[in-house]
Amino acid sequence: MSKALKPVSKNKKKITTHVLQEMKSKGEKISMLTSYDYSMAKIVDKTGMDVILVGDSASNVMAGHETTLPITLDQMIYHATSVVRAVENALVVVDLPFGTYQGNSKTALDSSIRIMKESGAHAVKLEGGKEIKESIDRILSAGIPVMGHLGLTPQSIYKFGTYTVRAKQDEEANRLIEDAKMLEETGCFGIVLEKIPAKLAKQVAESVEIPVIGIGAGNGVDGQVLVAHDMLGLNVDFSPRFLRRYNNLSQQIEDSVKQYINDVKTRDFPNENESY
Ligand SMILES: Nc1nc(=O)c2c([nH]1)NC[C@@H]1CN(c3ccc(C(=O)N[C@@H](CCC(=O)O)C(=O)O)cc3)CN21
Ligand SMILES: CC(C)C(=O)C(=O)O
Repeated sequence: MSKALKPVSKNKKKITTHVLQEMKSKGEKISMLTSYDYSMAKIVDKTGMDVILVGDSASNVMAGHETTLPITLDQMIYHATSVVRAVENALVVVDLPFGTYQGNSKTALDSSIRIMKESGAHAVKLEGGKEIKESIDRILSAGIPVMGHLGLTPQSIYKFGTYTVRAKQDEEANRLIEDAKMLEETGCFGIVLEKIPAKLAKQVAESVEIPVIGIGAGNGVDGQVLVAHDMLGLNVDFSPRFLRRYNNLSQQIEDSVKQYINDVKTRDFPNENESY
């Protein structure tokens, strides 16, 4: 048996965007992890996780697509609705999927309102900088909290061509810093920075007041986010440098399922106690 970790207080307060802001002010790091379904979200929320992200990585992890582009708004709402049913304390942030916010701020507002109204989530996240400013303005004008996402923005993978580190050159780095400041001034409550040099990410976190959450962005930011299936070892074929694996659940599931097959084949299961 592994040693039990100190339990998180049962009456832990609800995390709001204001709580996250306070955490940054106090220098307390913010923990964020994905969930796409009720059962996982229930476990993750109970741990005391600060933010649960219903990421469009559901397109890869749940549906098996190669990219995040195919997942639809209806599918994101289905995932978000299931997660919200399970969550008591964490702030639930939902990704606006590709094609539901770019280019038309009214579409962006309509998509965000559908997510908030139909799922009961607390905030939306979208990828990009000044090119989507009008959309962000309009979503915020409806009172919907918005989280930005800069650096490696997977919905633009066909523009980038690879999932390699972004903003290594000064020009892209300077643009990223400007975009981060713009997101703050526009009124976003936080920013995700994905796969950029640690030094640049630290500089961004220090130049804005709002929390900056990193994935592959080093230790100088205000919090970290990972995909739950990756860090639990459910997703064995994905092992980027930034990922730390805390378990090997795919192996454990495989072993358990094989044992079940064996018990069926050998007539060991069910036994008398398991029968009526
Ligand atoms: N399961 C999962 N986890 C994620 O973190 C994730 C998704 N899906 N889907 C959406 C985006 C895509 N992300 C990705 C995708 C690929 C790499 C990757 O392959 N990185 C490699 C090498 C890439 C290269 O240099 O060309 C690495 O070692 O970091 C990283 C992040 C992060 N997001
Ligand atoms: C990788 C995280 C930040 C994300 O955006 C997702 O899960 O879709």
